[in-house]
Amino acid sequence: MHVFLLMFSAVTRPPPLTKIVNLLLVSKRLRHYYRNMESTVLSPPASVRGMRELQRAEFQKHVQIPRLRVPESQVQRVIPLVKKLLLKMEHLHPVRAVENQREILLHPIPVKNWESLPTAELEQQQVTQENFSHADLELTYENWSANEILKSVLPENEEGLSSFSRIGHIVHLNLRDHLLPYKQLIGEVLRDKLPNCRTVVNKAASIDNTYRNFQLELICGEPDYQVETKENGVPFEFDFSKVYWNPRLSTEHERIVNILKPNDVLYDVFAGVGPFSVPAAKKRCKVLANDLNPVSYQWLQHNAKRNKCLTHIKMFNKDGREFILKDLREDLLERWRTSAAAEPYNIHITMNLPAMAVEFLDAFRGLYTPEELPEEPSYPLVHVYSFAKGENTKGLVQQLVESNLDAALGDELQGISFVRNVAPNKDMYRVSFRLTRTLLTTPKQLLGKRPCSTGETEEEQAVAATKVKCV
Ligand SMILES: C[S@@+](CC[C@H](N)C(=O)[O-])C[C@H]1O[C@@H](n2cnc3c(N)ncnc32)[C@H](O)[C@@H]1O
Repeated sequence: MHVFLLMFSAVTRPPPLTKIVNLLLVSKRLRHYYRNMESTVLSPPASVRGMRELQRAEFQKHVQIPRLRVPESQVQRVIPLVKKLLLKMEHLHPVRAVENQREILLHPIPVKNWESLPTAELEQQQVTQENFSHADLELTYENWSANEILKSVLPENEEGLSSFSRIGHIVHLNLRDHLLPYKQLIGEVLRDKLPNCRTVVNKAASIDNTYRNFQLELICGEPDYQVETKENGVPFEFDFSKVYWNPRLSTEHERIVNILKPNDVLYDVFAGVGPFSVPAAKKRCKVLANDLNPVSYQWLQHNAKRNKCLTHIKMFNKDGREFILKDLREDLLERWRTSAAAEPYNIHITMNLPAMAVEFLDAFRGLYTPEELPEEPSYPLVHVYSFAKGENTKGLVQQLVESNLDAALGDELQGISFVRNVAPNKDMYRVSFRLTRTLLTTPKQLLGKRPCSTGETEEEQAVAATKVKCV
């Protein structure tokens, strides 16, 4: 370092303060790219704030932009020197041909003047202050991203459009009340700006219908809800207006599919269009998938066919309880009877209907007579999903499962995993537990009775039961 300083002072004069400040600015910018919206210079005109009806022409604006003009032959050597200082905006090429030369547009925040540039290196390439100028540039609606446009239009001091889901060509919004007056504009901006977006819908009401499909309000584009999408690399097709599909569950689907091995068995009680079942069947697990919604069932069949895994999946269109009591029961019994010669495998049961799946758990109680059950069968691992609202949501879901099973979970409890936060104070969990001989052969005696192992009296149980609510 000392040697370097000595050499530096011996051959050059120290740079002026402005140059040092500029160099510091440049080095800061080298570490963090400049964001266009950090300054009003490159943001849309202030007059668009509060716009309700999208008027694209209102976004037109003129700015003074620093630029370098260099001969065509030098461009390739100059660009690397100013690469991090280029003006980057949508649909704008920062290097353009002008009068047999090349004009390089620079970012006006870090580049205030010639001194802001790496002048020594530029001069080595015969680029001098003569080549530098400021000139007018017209910016239009095309030059900003959806995020930049919406940030400049929507109310400044309230929460903006925080997130939305993409399902194939559909954008699915869940707009807060204060954004509803802007819904048309938001829809148009997203359709203009997001690649392959043809339809924008808003969640119209909470999903409290039986089939859990979102109630949609078309706010922009074509009323076409038939989508093609991929989840974890697996293609799916369905009518988004008639079935349940939530891209926010893709990680959870992947987690479950990852623990399955070829030859394992999966009973998917509330299968939807197949995000657990189809990848599992593709993996050559033996799958029984069920859904009550006839449209889901139809798309489930379509997706199994499309993914060429029909040989590994049987599909049913009935109530989950009926499926457990008949199809799951018989299939499992048959597997236990014939499994002696087979390679070891695991059995999983997925129950993803978080608003009420726990209420189906009592179907496992006394599913078999003690005589029916083989000596040492491989017991299924149940993955039941549940919402819980309140303070200790993790504790609540365990209570929910135990009270619906009418049994305390001890060693058979494999884990309680947080899946996602659904609303303030409302979480979704997966409770994984293994079915046991006692559970499978002892019918539930008193519906709603909580496990005695908690040490609660009947009275305490009654109080606790009022607090444990499936929301
Ligand atoms: C939350 S979705 C889950 C779908 C899929 N398993 C997933 O993870 O995306 C719940 C599914 O359960 C189905 N369903 C609702 N009530 C049912 C019942 N009583 N029996 C069987 N399926 C039911 C709905 O049609 C819906 O497809």
